[in-house]
Amino acid sequence: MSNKNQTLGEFIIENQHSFKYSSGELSNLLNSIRLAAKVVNHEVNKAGLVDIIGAAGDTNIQGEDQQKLDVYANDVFIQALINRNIVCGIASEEEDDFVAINSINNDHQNKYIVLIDPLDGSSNIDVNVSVGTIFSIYRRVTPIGTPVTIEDFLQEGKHQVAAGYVIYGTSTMLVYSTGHGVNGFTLNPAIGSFYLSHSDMEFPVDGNIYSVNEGNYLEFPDGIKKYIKYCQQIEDDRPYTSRYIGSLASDFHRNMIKGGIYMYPKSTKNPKGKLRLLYECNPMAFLAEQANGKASDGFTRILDIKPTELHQRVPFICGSTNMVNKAEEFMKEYSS
Ligand SMILES: O=P(O)(O)OC[C@H]1O[C@](O)(COP(=O)(O)O)[C@@H](O)[C@@H]1O
Ligand SMILES: [Mg+2]
Ligand SMILES: [Mg+2]
Repeated sequence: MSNKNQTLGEFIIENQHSFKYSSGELSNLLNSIRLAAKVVNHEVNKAGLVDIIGAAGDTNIQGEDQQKLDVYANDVFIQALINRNIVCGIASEEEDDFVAINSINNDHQNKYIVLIDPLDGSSNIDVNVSVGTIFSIYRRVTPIGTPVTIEDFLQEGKHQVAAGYVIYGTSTMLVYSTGHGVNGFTLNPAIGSFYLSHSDMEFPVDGNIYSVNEGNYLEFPDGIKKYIKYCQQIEDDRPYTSRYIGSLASDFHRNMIKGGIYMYPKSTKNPKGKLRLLYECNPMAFLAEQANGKASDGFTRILDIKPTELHQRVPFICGSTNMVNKAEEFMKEYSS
């Protein structure tokens, strides 16, 4: 029976036994993310004040202009993880290469790696629309006692030991899974603690919301175009409602609560899609499956895709199982 007064810290400790490698290290790691989320939340809430908004002046490896909050969130999460002396490596949307982190005794004893999208939905920062942070956690595959390598980061999503996101929206929430269902915690700003507010979150198997940037419609594969037309038809429980925030974590969260499908297909502008497999699609796909939803690139289960590059992009379809199945049907019939 979930306890609404339970804090995230208490929940992490209480549930650490359900984790097969339980030693307290993952709990420690999750607590560093909890702390960093609160620090970033404080800055995000001030987004609008001159010194927080706007571009930082550099571009990241994806060629995107880094926003000041992208850089700030990146620094806060990386420092919080380093301080806990648990991770041996971090990869981030805002770092060209992975960051190798040695343990305090310089003996490479740390076991975990974290991949992170420090600020998701950057285009919404300056316009007061909800943004997020997305994280993915693995155990390293290279031998303990040796430096971390790229191999530790290019693991299939199905090997994640935990994943989650933070939403900085009407309220600030942290939603995560360690492979035993999905739970959501809401920050009580007066007390400064996250409380269990959404236990055992699940995608309704069906829904009536579709989320896609229809501005790219003409560039989409035929299968996606056909599926969007299907969503708009006046028939049965359709037309569905179109909702698109432009922040992956926020669109995912709404669809998980209400039932819906999010799509970022490939297009002529983005021939491999836009979203990054390692720190956007894999963590959201892990959560989706833990919440009885589904995630694919239209053909292949996202969690089965073998990564080849740190910042690789993939087409992404995710949400209520019956809706993703339908979209895949159209992709198989009309696209290759
Ligand atoms: O503006 P577009 O092309 O629709 O893209 C929006 C998508 O891009 C993203 O903003 C990419 O994430 P970042 O902001 O972390 O780069 C997603 O959150 C969002 O779903
Ligand atoms: Mg993102
Ligand atoms: Mg980002």
